[in-house]
Amino acid sequence: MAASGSTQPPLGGQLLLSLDADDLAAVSFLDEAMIVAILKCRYRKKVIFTFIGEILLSVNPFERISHRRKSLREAPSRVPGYTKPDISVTANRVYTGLMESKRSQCCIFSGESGSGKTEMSKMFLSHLMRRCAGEPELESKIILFNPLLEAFGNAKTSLNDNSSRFGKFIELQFNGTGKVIGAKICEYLLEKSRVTHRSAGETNFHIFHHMLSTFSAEQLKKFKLNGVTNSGYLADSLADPSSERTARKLDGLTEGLTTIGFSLAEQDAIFSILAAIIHLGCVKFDDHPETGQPFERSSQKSIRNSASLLKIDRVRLHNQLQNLEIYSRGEVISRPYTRTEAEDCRDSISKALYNRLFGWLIYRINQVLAAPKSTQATLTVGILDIFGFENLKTNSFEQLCINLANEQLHNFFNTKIFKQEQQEYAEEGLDMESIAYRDNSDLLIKPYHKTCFLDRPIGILSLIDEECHFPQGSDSSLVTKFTRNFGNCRSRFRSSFYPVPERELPEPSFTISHYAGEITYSVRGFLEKNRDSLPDRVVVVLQSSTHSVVSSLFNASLARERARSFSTGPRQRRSRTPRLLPPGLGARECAPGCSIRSAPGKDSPWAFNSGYDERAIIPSPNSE
Ligand SMILES: Nc1ncnc2c1ncn2[C@@H]1O[C@H](COP(=O)(O)OP(=O)(O)OP(=O)(O)O)[C@@H](O)[C@H]1O
Repeated sequence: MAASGSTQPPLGGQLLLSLDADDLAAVSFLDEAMIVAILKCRYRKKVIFTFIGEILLSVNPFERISHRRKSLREAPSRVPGYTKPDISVTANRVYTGLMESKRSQCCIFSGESGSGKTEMSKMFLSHLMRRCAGEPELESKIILFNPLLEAFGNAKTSLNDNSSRFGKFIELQFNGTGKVIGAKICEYLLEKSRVTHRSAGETNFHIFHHMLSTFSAEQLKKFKLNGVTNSGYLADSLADPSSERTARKLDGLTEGLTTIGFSLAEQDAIFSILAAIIHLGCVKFDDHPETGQPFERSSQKSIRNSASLLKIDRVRLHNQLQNLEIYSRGEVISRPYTRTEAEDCRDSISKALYNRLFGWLIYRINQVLAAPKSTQATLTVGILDIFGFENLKTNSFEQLCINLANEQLHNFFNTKIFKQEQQEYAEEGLDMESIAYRDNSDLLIKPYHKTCFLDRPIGILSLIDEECHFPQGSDSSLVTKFTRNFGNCRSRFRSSFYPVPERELPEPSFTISHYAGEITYSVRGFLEKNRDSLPDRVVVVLQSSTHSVVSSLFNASLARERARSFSTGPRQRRSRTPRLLPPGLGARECAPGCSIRSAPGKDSPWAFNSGYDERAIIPSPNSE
């Protein structure tokens, strides 16, 4: 939050008064130090909520606090109509706003990773559900889908034991009388690369641990998981003491699936796909593919189990993991993979399976939560909870995507809170001190200016895309290109958000000056992560599965239909800058290169690229 006005501290009496302020907007002197002092003072009294006008600021207490008792009952307000800050108050305001203005509302949860966004969004949802009368059955389903999404979309990171590895937008649908009649979920940028790789001290998605630590002997046998140990994709993950704790918390997940409406056959399909991924992770390759036997001996069993769980032909899966097959002039040309290529192919299959399974789960949840056809939703309340800003020991492609999405949200806040307010004041002729704040528009999309970080053809994401198409493109050539365009003072694309390091860093990397601080990204693997192609022949093999759920995950027209069902609001004009955030949240300024769903055969770790199936490569003025 930017400071404004005088830099002189206020009088002591005023300061004391301000330190207990329920609403920071009412404090006459406010700077960063003052905000921290107020929040600290309140936190010591176990008061975690503070208003800033319409915004509710919450400090993570890392312990259960009865918010209502502390903030409402123990300290009832003597001023009529005045309410102490609380998440229930915000939920109430949203609902009242919805009913009085008859206009749809939206609530955004924003903050660093681990700051408590997901917990708050769950509280907000349950307060809102309590406030509006709806079908009790629908309500319990809406409350139940959260643990399910957390099981599949959350994992332990170095910042948070239960970190959301995807963004979610929940849209509650209301009829004209204010009754909730349905809900819809959109997911953004699932971090599917976590299935196969993650940093030290982090774990795979909770669901894998849940299966291995809570399944009965019978279930383990059914999914061929007997004897699966700490190896492959779960290496280190299972040994983590928090894994079992989290897995146990998911007790009752299977019952949850049933209550939400997944048939037993569908539940079997879900666990079969997950078990197949675990087995794929155990497939190891030799260094000598030319011998015709690139697999380690023990891998044969893992391939057999995987093929059987996915209901595909074992020999065909074996071949796909071993050889690259390309169609050229009506012929199939085949050559053995090198070890690295074979590992990449195995990992692409696993990531594609997990990503599409996650998309399918949300599609099915949406079917269950959809408003009945006979009713008409006239109003909606949107709840946006995306992964928070991340600065890890090593920041990679995933962190770049997460942080750019957060820049987007920050830009929305800036526009809403500062720009529009100041504009309104100016239009009404009101005299006010202009508020200094750091505008990050240059980092995103700035209409009519070609000097934006995320623009096309010269923008951070478009240059990554472009480099992926050059046969000689490498991680280091990517950094060279970034520096030539954004770090060179003679370049018209020079950006203040791209500080050039004074000395060369040990590995190819670049730094971005984000609103939350400077972050250095290691580019190792950037191009591969962005490409993340799934060989066409692999798709054909997976489509041939006799398991209807598996084959449908790779069916192009079904996937398109599902992708359409995720879109919120009316279909938008296809643009070269697909949406990163839901409509209404700065759709115009959204980041290029991102879209909501990945398209068939175009899997990328963050569903990047997916909007660009039909794109032509735009030659950059500076390209080789
Ligand atoms: N209101 C709260 N009361 C008690 N504990 C909380 C509260 N909010 C958060 N926590 C604790 O902090 C942890 C992190 O919170 P949460 O997962 O909501 O953070 P987040 O901002 O959504 O993080 P990420 O961006 O990584 O998903 C929770 O697992 C919980 O232990």
